[in-house]
Amino acid sequence: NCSGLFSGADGEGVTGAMLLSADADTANWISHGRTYSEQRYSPLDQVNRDTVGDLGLAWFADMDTARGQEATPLVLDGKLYLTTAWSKVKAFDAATGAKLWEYDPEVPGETAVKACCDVVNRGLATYGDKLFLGTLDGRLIALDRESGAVAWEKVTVDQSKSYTITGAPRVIDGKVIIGNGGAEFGVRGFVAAYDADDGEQLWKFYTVPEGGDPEDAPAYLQKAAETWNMDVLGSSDAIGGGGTVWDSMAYDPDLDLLYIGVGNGSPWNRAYRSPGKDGTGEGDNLYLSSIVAVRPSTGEYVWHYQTTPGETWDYTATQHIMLADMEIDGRPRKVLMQAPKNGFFYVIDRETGQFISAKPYVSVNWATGIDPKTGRPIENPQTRVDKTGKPALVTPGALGGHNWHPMAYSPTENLVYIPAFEAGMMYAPEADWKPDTARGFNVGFNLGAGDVPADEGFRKQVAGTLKGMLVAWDPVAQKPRWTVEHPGPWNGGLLATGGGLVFQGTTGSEFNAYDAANGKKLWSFAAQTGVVAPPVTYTVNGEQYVAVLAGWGGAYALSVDGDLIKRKAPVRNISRLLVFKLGGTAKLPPEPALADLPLDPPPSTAPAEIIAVGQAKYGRYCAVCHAPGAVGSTVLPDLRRAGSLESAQAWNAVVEGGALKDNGMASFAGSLSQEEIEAIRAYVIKRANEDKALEAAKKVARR
Ligand SMILES: O=C(O)c1cc(C(=O)O)c2c(n1)C(=O)C(=O)c1cc(C(=O)O)[nH]c1-2
Ligand SMILES: [Ca+2]
Repeated sequence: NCSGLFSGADGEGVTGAMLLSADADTANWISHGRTYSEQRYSPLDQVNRDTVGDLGLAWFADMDTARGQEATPLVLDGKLYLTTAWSKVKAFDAATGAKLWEYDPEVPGETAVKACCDVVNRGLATYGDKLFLGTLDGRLIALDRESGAVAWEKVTVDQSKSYTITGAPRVIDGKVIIGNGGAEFGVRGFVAAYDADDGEQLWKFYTVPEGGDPEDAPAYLQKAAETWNMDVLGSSDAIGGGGTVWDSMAYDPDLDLLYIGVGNGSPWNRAYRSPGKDGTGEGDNLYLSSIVAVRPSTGEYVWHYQTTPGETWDYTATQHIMLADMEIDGRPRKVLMQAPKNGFFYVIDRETGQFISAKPYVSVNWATGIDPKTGRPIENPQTRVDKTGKPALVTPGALGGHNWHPMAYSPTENLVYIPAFEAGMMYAPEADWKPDTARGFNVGFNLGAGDVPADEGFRKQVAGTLKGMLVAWDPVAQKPRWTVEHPGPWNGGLLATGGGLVFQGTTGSEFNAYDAANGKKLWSFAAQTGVVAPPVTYTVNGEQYVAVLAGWGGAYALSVDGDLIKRKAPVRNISRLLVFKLGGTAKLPPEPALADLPLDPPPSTAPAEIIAVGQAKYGRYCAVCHAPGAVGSTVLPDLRRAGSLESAQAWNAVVEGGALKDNGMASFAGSLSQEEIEAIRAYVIKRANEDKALEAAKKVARR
């Protein structure tokens, strides 16, 4: 029992040395990806291939938010700490589930309209006697780990802009490092470091240049400026460039390099963000969609590798960054691995940033491969929508082939487990695009273009193209060793263990254990809700636990047609921490019935011109949260079933008056006129009637 070594009994709490040796500290889980290498592999093996059949629920805890739950819990000395939707924090006794304390940063409800992809939070960092939390409204907060009391609080972003924080901070040598999101709205991305003791800002690293004259910018940004149209960049609040660092980081202590994953361009459509002489998109736009190595003590640039030069499809490189050492072509290599949204699995030399190899881990049509000499994609010109100006169906779509859901690595199998999926997207460049940084997506594409009509055959066909899978990827051979098919996209993050197991929750509302060697399903638990967060494992008094925060949500759950989601698997949000151990006998309460409100809209009487205005405005302002075509997202209210559809006044009280702002539905006054708000109601009524007719026809056909 080495817990004494790690218990911080000297009064210092969590030290830099403890974070460096987190791998040996199997009892605890003290950093987001368990170790700085972010492998999410625990050597614990009490729960293993032979014993996993006895795994049962030890305890559970219901959460007080019903939105996407994406957090990785931290565990230290028998206590478990987690974050929930709306950036709340809760502490539990890790063995009994007794609640120790909770903290609510009271993020204003209206902040939800600044978040592209649900009001999620992915977790905490710890150091000394503190926990560190990034909040949706852009604050970094230090909490006393024992009591949950606020030690210090710092606003890290310009809160007049649409910056949000959803990612987990990391701590390196007493510096708390955090980025932010907002590249669907117009912000300029950066990552910054703060002193763990008092929150003083120590450095700030911008990922894209500022626009205008770059002369006094640091050298790496001057170099980046050569890859942008610097007259257009920053010319309006909507063209901040993007490049947000909203999720992944990793650290190599030997090389003393911090790796950050950089996001998409803002706006997405490069023709508006960085036009060339002919008005179509031009330039690589560094450091968008790149992995950048930074010196963590100073924030100094060291190297970068750009996965998608001139990105225009929301192809972020913010996906999980994982470090490992392995032999490739007979040579030991220190590699960095990533499966970014663009569908290729990359193996990079993490000392130099040099490209080693890349192969597609899902279906890809935007590029035929990556040129090994240059490390650049060989593009399909038809999908270069910022050049053609024409719509194109592109795979992967804006949610990627893999999103934020963490991967895991097994050093014994030398496999990377990828929570992958397929969901293409129609990118239709928006002519005469005008930004609105106050509300709605600012991406330069018509987001209503891909709406699926109320036609059973069509809907079936589109649903058939959506796929979700667990891919066991061999990073040396650059191909899958095995694949498990799930009911649909958007399955949970992963954990691999020394017991030869891989744990994953699914869109099918299961929490499963698979054999790490061959993908055989060895154990399954009915979770009653879609699970998107990654599991962790730890021990208390020598007994191994596996914990996962269940609760459906995030970008796919909000922004994809709810009927298509439900055709793959019936799914809803029941937010709950589930904790398992061998012989656990706790039981969940019975699953509540899945019941939709009736689909009973008023008759559609508005003229076609009004409905057309409503459709355009809905696509721009409503679809990203309430789903395309108003086909009820699986987390937020289904507008086709809203009582307020009956009354222009009630509808307006919400959309203009902000009656539901505390729930996240901010007022859209200033962005939408009264006439437009009423036109949106007319559009939703029309959509509801179409879908009611479709349901009735399906019932008749079934008889
Ligand atoms: O560009 C950005 O700044 C940004 C931020 C976030 C975020 O912070 O959650 C997401 C994305 N982009 C994004 O593109 C995306 O697919 C996504 C999914 C999710 C999620 O939590 O489900 N967040 C985000
Ligand atoms: Ca994005």
